[in-house]
Amino acid sequence: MLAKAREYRGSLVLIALLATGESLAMLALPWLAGNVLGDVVAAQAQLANMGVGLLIIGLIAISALHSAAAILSASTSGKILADLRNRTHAHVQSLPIGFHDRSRQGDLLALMTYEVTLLSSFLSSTLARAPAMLITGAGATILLFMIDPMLALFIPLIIPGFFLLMKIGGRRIRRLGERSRDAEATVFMTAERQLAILPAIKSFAIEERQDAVYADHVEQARQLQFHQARVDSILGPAVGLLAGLGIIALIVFGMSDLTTANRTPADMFRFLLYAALLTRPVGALADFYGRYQWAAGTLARLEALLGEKAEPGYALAGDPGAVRGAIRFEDVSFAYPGRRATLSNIDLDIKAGEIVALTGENGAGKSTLISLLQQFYVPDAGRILLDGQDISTFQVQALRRQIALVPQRALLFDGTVRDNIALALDDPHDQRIEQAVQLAQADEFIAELPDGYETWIGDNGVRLSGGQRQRIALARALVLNPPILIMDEATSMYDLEAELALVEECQTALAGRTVILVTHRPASLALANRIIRLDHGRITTSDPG
Ligand SMILES: Nc1ncnc2c1ncn2[C@@H]1O[C@H](COP(=O)(O)OP(=O)(O)OP(=O)(O)O)[C@@H](O)[C@H]1O
Repeated sequence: MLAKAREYRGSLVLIALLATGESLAMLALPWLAGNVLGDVVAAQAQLANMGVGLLIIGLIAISALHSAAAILSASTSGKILADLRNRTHAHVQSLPIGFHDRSRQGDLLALMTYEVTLLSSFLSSTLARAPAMLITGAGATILLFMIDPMLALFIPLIIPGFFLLMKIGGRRIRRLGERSRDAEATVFMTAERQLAILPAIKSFAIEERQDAVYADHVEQARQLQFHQARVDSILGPAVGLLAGLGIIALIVFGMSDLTTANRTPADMFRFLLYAALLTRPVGALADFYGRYQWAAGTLARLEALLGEKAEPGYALAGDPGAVRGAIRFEDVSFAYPGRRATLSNIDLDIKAGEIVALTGENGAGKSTLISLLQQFYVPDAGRILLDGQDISTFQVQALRRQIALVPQRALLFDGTVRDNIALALDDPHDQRIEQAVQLAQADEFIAELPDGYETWIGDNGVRLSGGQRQRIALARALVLNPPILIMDEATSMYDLEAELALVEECQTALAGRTVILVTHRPASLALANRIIRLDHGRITTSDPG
């Protein structure tokens, strides 16, 4: 954990120093108070006044150091949080699609947002203040010894009791914490999933059943949280009780010893104050242990996530440069993990500037073939070449920038029409947007929207029709004018006339570009120079169009 915090060690050390200063000032107070009492008893008014002055200075120092440490720890925890959020976000984006296929979105979101918040506050406040607590505890113990050395016999008797309690309680807290966190992630995910398919839930009139499913998860989370709170509520006070009993025993034992040893009232007073001061670190220990268990769990999950390998292609230097767009699959086979082969021994040659239609039954492997070309997945055997060069040697983003994909499901977000189309552009007012919109035949409907290009389209573009969504996705892909254009059933919602018009316009606009149309539509098939048919992951025919 300390290794993770290394970048912030300057601030963390400063927090620890400020807190240590506060602890030292706190340790000085009982001693000073004892002096004042001794002076008062001895009727030394002048010395007593000086002692009171020192006490006031001590109190002011404690407040000032405490405020400084608190401000610095808030600012450090903010920085650690921002850093952890950015780092996990960037890493999650760099992980292969295969990782996202198998992970739970709710878990990732909980880790990236809520859990890192608790972790950063643990590092900057709890962990950074731990040395000060240790100093308070050790200092108070040493000073108690100095007042009465006989106590050396007493203290070792109570410490093992604490550790036993911590060990038993801590393990339970950690296990419960993990289960409770999982349950929270499930509640979050269920709500998200149900909202995403709400129209389906309503149309099948199954709201009650969905409510029951949600309520089940909520109940599980509630029970676990209560369980956790119960353990916390018992463990904290139990430690406090043990500490209190120990200190009462200490006082009884110590006082009788002090009386027999005939110590001064000032010593007795100091003794009481140090015994009281000792409760602080002991109480903090229980809190620290619980938080530590929790933070260690989060850190393990964070470590596992950051340990996932980013796509290897990010680290490569190969740049395809100005691509002509010749694509070649050489004996390519691929299976998704735990599935039978999706593509087997694919040999395919697409010339630069050629328009090919890829067709075949549902599940034949068409989208998978496209995903391999984009390096979303890596073939199990064989290789894929772009202009004669193996694509696995290219920097993966440089490769993907050569290919514009209009996916089967338009991935739109809640923003304006313009922002959605300009996804790949730096400037949302780029002139290329209008050209692409015309080509995708989206200009007419955009003009009719209440705010034209500035109309908000809702999550996934819910405020648009299916065909309108496809047109926006197509415009988004055409904006960059890439050498390779892939349309995966991208015109399935166009009416026949619109598709014919698109095809005609595209023939002019797409001239010189390699185009792969994944389609069943006759009009699109007619557009192609060649039709490639996939059947159960194998190419069966490759006919001229
Ligand atoms: N991420 C994935 N993980 C596991 N299996 C997958 C995944 N994506 C697709 N498949 C499986 O791979 C096979 C091919 O799917 P693919 O999407 O390539 O078919 P397709 O030809 O594009 O079908 P459609 O015409 O229905 O779009 C299917 O059997 C599918 O169940």
